[in-house]
Amino acid sequence: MNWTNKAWLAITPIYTRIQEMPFIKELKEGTLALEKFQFYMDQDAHYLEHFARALAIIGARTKNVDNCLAFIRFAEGAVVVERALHDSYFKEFNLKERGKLAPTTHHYIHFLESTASLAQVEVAMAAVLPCFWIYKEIGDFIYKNTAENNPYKNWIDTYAGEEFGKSVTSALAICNAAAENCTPEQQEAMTEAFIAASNLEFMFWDSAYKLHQW
Ligand SMILES: Cc1ncc(CN)c(N)n1
Repeated sequence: MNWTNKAWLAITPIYTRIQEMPFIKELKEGTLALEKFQFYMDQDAHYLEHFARALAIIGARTKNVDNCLAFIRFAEGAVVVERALHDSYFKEFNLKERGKLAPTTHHYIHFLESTASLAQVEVAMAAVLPCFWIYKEIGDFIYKNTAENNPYKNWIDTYAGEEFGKSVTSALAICNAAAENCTPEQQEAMTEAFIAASNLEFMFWDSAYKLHQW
């Protein structure tokens, strides 16, 4: 079994909780309160900026030039494509400026940036993988189970789309190849980082649902 299959098995209980959590359930049904979606969008705009920085750091640190290019492209995608989506949502849902960083966003972005800067680069790659993979899985899950007139359809389409799917496939292949060159202990450290980021994905949606501030 390759590393990503083992890592997914390790987070299956977290992923199941994500599928069942109120934010995702109501997003899928189109009944999520606007205030909660606005909170999420605002925090996600902060998140994406720092996620892109973490990806760029990993790109700079990886020895393999193909991986360097892939991570620089992931970083560009995070800034350009996802910000464009958020710019349109900011207008559509009447959000003007970014608000303050909420605690979970603060925790998550610092976890990603410190791991990208200081951990073994393969561990850093594992830490950003849930940001790709869980979003793809949840995007597909919601897409298959939602109504045409869901007001959050654009968001859903982005993460269930083919373009995003290609980056996910590429990130998975890079992580598997990286894991093959690691010792079992190093693979374990990759899995721990993957689990931590998966828990933070859960917390990110949960904190938006609870409008959690300092
Ligand atoms: C918190 C979070 N994690 C992941 C993604 C998808 N890149 C996102 N937009 N926001």
